[in-house]
Amino acid sequence: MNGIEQPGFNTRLWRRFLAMAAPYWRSDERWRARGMLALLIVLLLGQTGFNVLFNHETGEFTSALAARDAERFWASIWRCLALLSAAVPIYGLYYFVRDTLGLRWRRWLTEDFLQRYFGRRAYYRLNTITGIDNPDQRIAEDINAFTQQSLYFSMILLGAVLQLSAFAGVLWSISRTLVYFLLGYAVFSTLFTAGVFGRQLIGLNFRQLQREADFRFNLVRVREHAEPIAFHRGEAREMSTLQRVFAAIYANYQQVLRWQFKLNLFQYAHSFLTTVLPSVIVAQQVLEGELEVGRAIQAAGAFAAILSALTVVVEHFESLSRFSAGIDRLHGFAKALAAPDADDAQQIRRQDGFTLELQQLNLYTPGHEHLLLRDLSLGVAPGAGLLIVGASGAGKSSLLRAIAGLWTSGSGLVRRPAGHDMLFLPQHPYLPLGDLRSQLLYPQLSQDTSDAELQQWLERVNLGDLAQRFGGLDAVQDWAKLLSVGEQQRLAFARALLAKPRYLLLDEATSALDADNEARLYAQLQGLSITAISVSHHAALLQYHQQVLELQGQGAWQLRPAAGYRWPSL
Ligand SMILES: Nc1ncnc2c1ncn2[C@@H]1O[C@H](COP(=O)(O)OP(=O)(O)OP(=O)(O)O)[C@@H](O)[C@H]1O
Repeated sequence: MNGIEQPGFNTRLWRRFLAMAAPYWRSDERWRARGMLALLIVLLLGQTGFNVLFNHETGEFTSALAARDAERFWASIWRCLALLSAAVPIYGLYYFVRDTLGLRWRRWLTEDFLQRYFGRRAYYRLNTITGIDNPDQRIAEDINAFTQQSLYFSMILLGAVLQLSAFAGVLWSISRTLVYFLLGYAVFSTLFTAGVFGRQLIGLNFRQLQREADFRFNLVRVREHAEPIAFHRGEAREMSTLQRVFAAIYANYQQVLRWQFKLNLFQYAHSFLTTVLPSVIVAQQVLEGELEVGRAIQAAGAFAAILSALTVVVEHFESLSRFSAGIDRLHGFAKALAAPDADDAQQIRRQDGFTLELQQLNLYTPGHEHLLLRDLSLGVAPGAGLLIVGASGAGKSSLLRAIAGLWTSGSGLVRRPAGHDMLFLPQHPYLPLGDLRSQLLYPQLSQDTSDAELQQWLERVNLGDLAQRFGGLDAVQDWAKLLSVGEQQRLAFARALLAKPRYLLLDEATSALDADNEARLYAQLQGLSITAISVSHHAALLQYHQQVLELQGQGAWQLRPAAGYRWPSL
């Protein structure tokens, strides 16, 4: 359950709902939102008013028929038609306003969540550290369901209250016995439903959402890693994983169905009584001539309206339980996004500076489980490139993560050039969706670089024919699938050259290249006065750096001049 308590219907759920819902109604859009809500309430009042009038007319023309009074009958039918023509636009407009407001709320909340997701690099933290499941589903679907259903249920509840007040008077004037009976019946059925079905269905729906998301996540992984899976002939293994995940969906949904079945039995028995009971209770009065038949019909209509208002929770219980499960998921996500920063005493400090400098750096893995580097101090002056070497798992990439500010567990100081003066090139380049131009300019959204210049940068990394091969700089392709790993590394390198940072951190960024291409790229760095800080297993790169940092495991390290350095036999 990812540390989230078993959900249920209670005040905690109500508080969570308010915490998720309130910010929109206090936001910049509040006046428009409140205005639309007010309009929605007015339309709902209109609907209820029309319901009462229709109910009255139904009683009226039934009584006219019973009395064989043609004039009274037709007068009532004309009134019905007039009512209808006024009511139709109100009903139509009600749904339009409700759903438009829902859409605007979704836009606002999605924007709000995206801000928090990208702010303080939460998307990275959640992915690598806390491991909250499927944030994508929470942003794409849970927010949508939350905004729509919040309005849907609020309006249903409000409608129930209005309906109750509107019809209570009608019924009271016809039969008090019916009113007393109704109240007892509604209280009993609501308590019974919440008590018996509540906990079960909310918990089951919570798990259902989670399992559906896991299933989709596993399918996406297969798509993303199709090639390695195909090389491994891993179909049977993948299929069995997916079957296992789907079996969990199936088993959980079976339980949902069992509980829904029991709930439905209760709901049908409950609503069936609605059709019979009012007639039974007022029958005697009609038979004795105290009450017109039409009034009895009107009483039955009012009875049904009040009962559905009073038992609104019973009627919508299934969808309410799904809604509650969604609130819990969204709340858990919001909480993870807002996770407080770790204690400063256990954090590496960061300062902006002209050169790169590390002072007494102690670096741990994110949860402080392992010490990776102990008391590391060094400086990298412009032009004095640093090569980081060491056995696999010694902490080379982790050191780059600490310099980039992604990992902060530990102590000491990282002083580094700010912003675009320092860039990072990973081993597996990120090639975003888009055209070739945007691969070169990423992460800039737009930049005034001419096509001719972009072409020159491609030539510098030996990709001169790339644009022509794939339809020009504007060609939109799935570049990560189309290009070889070495081509991807060169394309990412061209991007870094174009950005001309003063320092470039390369984490095995040329690992897939032949010696000639690698040498060609590193020579470009020197030509542009870009200082390289590289992690590599290639001894040939020594000549492009002035110093070597050797990580020896268990936090130990040594700093040596590159000239005369003997490559360790790892
Ligand atoms: N998110 C994480 N949480 C906990 N430990 C991690 C995490 N990421 C990496 N580690 C551990 O930190 C250690 C150092 O990893 P790192 O990737 O820095 O090694 P490396 O020297 O770059 O290895 P290689 O040469 O194989 O790329 C490894 O033991 C790894 O298992």
